[in-house]
Amino acid sequence: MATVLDDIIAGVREDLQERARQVSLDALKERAGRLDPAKEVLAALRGRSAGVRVIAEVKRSSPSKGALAAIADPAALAADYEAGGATVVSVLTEQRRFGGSLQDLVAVRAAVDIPILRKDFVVTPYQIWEARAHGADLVLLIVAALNQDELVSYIERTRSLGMTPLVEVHDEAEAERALAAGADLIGVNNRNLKTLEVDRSTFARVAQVLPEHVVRIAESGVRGPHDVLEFARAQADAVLVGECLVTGGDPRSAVADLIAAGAHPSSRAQSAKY
Ligand SMILES: O=C(O)c1ccccc1NCC(=O)[C@H](O)[C@H](O)COP(=O)(O)O
Repeated sequence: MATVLDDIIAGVREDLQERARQVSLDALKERAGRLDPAKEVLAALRGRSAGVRVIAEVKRSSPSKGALAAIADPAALAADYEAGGATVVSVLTEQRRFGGSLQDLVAVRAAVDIPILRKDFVVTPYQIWEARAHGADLVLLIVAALNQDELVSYIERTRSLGMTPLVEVHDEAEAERALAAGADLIGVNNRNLKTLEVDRSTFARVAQVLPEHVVRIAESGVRGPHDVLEFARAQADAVLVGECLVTGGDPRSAVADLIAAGAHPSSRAQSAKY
C-alpha cells in the first residue's frame, strides 16, 4: 500500500516534469552562475555546547494538519525569524501539500542574510540545481526517498554546488545509511513520513548512533520551549520548527523564546520557568 511519502513524491514528480518542460537544466545552471556563492552553515549550526540553534520554517500547510497559516509575505516572516535569532530559515517549496514555491525561496533570499534551506522532496539532480538557482544554501535530502546510490550522488552534487546537504533520517537503519553516504549534518525527524505519527523520543534514540563530529538536528513536533529543552538535554545541536512558529502570532519572540530555552547548560537555569 502506498504511504503518505509515496503519494507526496508522486505529486512532486508530476510537478517536476512540468517545471523541467518550462525551464531547462542549462537555464538553471546559467541562473545559478549569476548568484553569490552559497553560505557556509555547518559551524553556525553546531550548537551542542553553545546552546541549541533554531531553524525556523516557512510552512503554510501540511498533510498532517491541513492549513496552518496563510503567510502572504514569506519575506516578512523570514525577517522576523532572523530578528528573533534563527540560525537558518527553512522554506518548504513543495506546492500541492505544503503550499510553497520556489518564489518563496527567492523572496526569503532577498529578505535575510542568514542561510536558507530548500525543504522539499528531492528525487532528481534537477531539484538540487533549482535550489541553488533560487538562492538556497542548504538542501534537504530524505533518506527514505532515495536509494543509496542516489543519496551518495545527491550529497556530492549538493556539495559540488557549494551548498550543504541536510540528510534526514527517521530510524537507526536510515542513520547508518546517511553516515555511510558521508553525511555530516543529519536531521532526525520525529515525524514518521509514512504514517505522519510524531514521537518526540525518536531524536534521543536515533542520535545515539551518530558519531560526535555529526551535527544533529531534531526535526518536527516542537510545541514550545519545553520541547527545545528536552532536545537540548538529548544533545541536539539545533531544532527545526514549523507549526508552532507560524501559528503562534509573534514569530520573532517565539524564536527568541526557543533559543532561550535551549541555551548552554550553564545558563539553562534561566529556562527553568519552562
Ligand atoms: O508536516 C507534515 O505533516 C509532513 C508530512 C509529510 C512529510 C513532511 C512533513 N513535514 C515536513 C517537515 O519535516 C516539517 O515541516 C518540519 O520538520 C517542521 O515540523 P513541525 O514543527 O512539526 O511543523
